[in-house]
Amino acid sequence: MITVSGLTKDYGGRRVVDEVSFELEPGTVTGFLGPNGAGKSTTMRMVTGLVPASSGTALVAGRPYTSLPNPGAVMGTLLDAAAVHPGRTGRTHLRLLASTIGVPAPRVDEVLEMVDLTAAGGRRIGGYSLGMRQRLGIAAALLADPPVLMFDEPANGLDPEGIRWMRDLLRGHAARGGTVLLSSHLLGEVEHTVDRLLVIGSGRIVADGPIHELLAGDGTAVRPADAASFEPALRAAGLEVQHRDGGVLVVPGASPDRIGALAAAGGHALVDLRPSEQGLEELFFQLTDAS
Ligand SMILES: Nc1ncnc2c1ncn2[C@@H]1O[C@H](COP(=O)(O)OP(=O)(O)OP(=O)(O)O)[C@@H](O)[C@H]1O
Repeated sequence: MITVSGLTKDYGGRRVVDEVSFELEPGTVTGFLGPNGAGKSTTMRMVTGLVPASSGTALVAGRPYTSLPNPGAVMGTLLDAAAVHPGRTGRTHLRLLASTIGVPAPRVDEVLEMVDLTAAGGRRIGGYSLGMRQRLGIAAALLADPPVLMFDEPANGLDPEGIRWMRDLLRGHAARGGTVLLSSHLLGEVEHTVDRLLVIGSGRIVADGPIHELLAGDGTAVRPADAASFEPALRAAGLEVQHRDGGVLVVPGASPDRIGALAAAGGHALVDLRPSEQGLEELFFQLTDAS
């Protein structure tokens, strides 16, 4: 649904997005991660045509976003929730947008309901909290029920209940065959929401793949009933052992099958045995420090 090829942006001789390429498929939520200033917003703005690319292309449903007959019906965006007229009510703002993109007026009340702003719909946007503005921006993106959603930091200003609501919204959209790209600096939130990760560091893509593959380690995490007797058995087999919280031992470079066989051979009871995973935070720093 979104095909980005060699997208590059130079500002005054400084390259802030460097040959970025990726493809987003229907039915997936992709998380776009990177440190401050890595180029996430600029990339998303180039996809919408808000910022012209220095080189490269971005296609949405096969065409540049701005040349689609009705762009808002193909991709809903949340790029800058502050960019709305503060003197208008939320409902008027959405009605104006709806008429621009050819959406029937009753849909406005539907999306207000979806984002839990029905009661606040008649109030001026100037009096909205940051979280309410985010919800209004999301309502605007959902107006035409577009197959693609592209949200820059959608969790900004949302409380924990709002963050969970957002996760359900995005997962639900993907489950119905939609395509979602979201940027976020909340790693915990991303870890629980996305299927796939796109990590950018200093303008370049440094990782792109299914989240479970990127987080998978090359070893085993095992919780023996009696670590004091199992650890020497592992070491005797020539394996390295690292300690984690909760009595978990991580054995780099050994498969769960091998660890299970060792436990069985020595008569050691195991409480848990699984491939080891690194945390998203660890992966993030590893990738972005290197860039
Ligand atoms: N209009 C502009 N003129 C000059 N430089 C810009 C402009 N917009 C962005 N930049 C620079 O481009 C780089 C990438 O910025 P961008 O906002 O895309 O990063 P980001 O990954 O979205 O960061 P954040 O997480 O802080 O929002 C930054 O160094 C920024 O200062």
